Amino acid sequence: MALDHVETLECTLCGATYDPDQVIYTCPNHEGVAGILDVKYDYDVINDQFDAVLDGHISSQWKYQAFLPVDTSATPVTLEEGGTELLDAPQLSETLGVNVRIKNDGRNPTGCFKDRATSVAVTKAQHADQDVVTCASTGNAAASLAGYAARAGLDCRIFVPADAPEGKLVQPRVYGADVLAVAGSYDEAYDLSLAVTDAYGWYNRNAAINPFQIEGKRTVGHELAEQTREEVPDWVVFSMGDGCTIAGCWKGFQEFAELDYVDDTPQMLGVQPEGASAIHDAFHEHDEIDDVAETLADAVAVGRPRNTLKACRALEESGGTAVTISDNDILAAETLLGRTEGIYAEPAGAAPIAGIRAARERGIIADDESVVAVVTGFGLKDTAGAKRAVGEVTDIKPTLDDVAAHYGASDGGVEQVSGSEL
Ligand SMILES: Cc1ncc(COP(=O)(O)O)c(C=O)c1O
Ligand SMILES: N[C@@H](CCOP(=O)(O)O)C(=O)O
Repeated sequence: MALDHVETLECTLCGATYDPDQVIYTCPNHEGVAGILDVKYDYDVINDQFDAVLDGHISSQWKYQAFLPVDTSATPVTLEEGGTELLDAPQLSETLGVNVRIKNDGRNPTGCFKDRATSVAVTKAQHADQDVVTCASTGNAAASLAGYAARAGLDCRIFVPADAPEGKLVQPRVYGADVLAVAGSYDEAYDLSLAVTDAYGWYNRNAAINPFQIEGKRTVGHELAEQTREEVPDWVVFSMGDGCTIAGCWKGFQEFAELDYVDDTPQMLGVQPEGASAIHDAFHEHDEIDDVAETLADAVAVGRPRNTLKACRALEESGGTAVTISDNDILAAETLLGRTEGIYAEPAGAAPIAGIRAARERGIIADDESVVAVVTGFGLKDTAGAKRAVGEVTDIKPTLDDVAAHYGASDGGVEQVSGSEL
């Protein structure tokens, strides 16, 4: 196996190191707290191997294969994830009073950012001759793992809270996975997936313990560095659940800066719902950190995030910060994004837009700064949430009279509410 570019797995708590060419999750030196492992690379080897041109043409995240912790000579399990566009957002920018661009990661193969990590996980599982892959999930990681397991011909068995949005319970089953709907929270499903991993040896994808997950997620940082080389944004904004995603982006962007592929780095802004704000609270050193997780943004309904440390480090090292927003702010952001820019995000994917608004109001993001919001999930994953924002459809009979009556004008009414008036 060509893994010469991966030096070691290092515990983020005690610095102990482990051979990267084995199936290992957290550092065994710690009781009651997860010693999350960090993948350390030999950048001289990577630099020698990486011959791609950073010209903004990115067909998938595997453009950065030299940076990924897999056998660089082998074919990965891929559905062409990553390589998502970075869009200007002129109407949204006008509404928020600051220059915003959107990295639309809801366009990944299963409709979610998770595919970046899953592609790496399933490739690792295949190389380690594992037959069964598992994870706990609020729904997106589940669908993602199920899709890639199908692609690789692996068995997929996943644990999802029973009250997950309907679409998220159906999608993995279409990909052929066993979905076990747990009568409990995501946190409880997560504990169960760990117990199952210990008991049966199934390969666990969960980013909170699988050290290779964050490595796939960091390709969004590589892509953003490549896409913004001429104009690095002042801020990159993510919603946070377990905290792995924002940490991954920071790791990727920062290593491209350290390699001088890009001159500057952005500040990271992490956004959490008021009802599930553990990373925000830890970052701001609140005396008490609540482990409740009550929010309509189910994908970030996490009471006990497992990557708080890495997320807080990303916020701190980048000079960034964290804000909270209400569920109503999230719903307003979902329709604002849709109506101004034609981008349909699930609640957790739209939360960064609400976060930008909050950060503007609190004087964190200034008028003359530039912002990239990463939309992490596609809206059709959770239509029930969005329905609360848009209400019911109008029922009519199939007659022109009903159309005219609806618009209150016999010419069909030309004056309609435009997105910018929202
Ligand atoms: C759509 C979406 N956005 C954001 C997140 C937050 O990512 P993380 O848990 O890595 O902080 C998740 C999943 O966790 C997600 O599914
Ligand atoms: N909310 C996430 C949680 C698990 O994803 P991970 O990538 O952090 O392991 C989900 O989509 O299930």
